Amino acid sequence: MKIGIATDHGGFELKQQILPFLRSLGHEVTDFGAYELDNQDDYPDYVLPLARAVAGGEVDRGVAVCGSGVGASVAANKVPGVRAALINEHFSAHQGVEDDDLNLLCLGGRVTGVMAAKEIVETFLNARFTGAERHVRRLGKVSAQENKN
Ligand SMILES: O=P(O)(O)OC[C@H]1O[C@@H](O)[C@H](O)[C@@H]1O
Repeated sequence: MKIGIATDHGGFELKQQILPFLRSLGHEVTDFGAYELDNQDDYPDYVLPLARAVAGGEVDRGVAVCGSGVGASVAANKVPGVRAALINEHFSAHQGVEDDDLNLLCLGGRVTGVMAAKEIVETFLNARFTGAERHVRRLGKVSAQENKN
């Protein structure tokens, strides 16, 4: 898959671990920055370009990291077509894709350890939307609101 990854300073160290891990799994990875640690940088500067790339189909899925993962998810969900969520455990990493067609995973670099983060990312990428009627119906209601905005 084509995967985009982005971080601010709060997730920088975790991104440094996750990016080569994604490549080791055979994914084509685009790095949206930050490219160096700057404790004054702002997560929207990296997460929004990633979110636009997910929405535009330039990458299949995104992984965004900030300190908590909250800021990254708040920012990413402002881009129409993005379904982002902060995930810190196994179940939601696959159920979020299977049921809710999650396309951008957010992680907290100050919350989730490297081994857990790798497991969550791999689970997220291996999961597929089921396409079940009830899930399509619910996502249609979400999209309808998005289109009104
Ligand atoms: O390092 P500071 O600026 O205190 O906090 C930055 C973090 O706070 C939240 O907005 C985000 O999680 C971001 O990574």
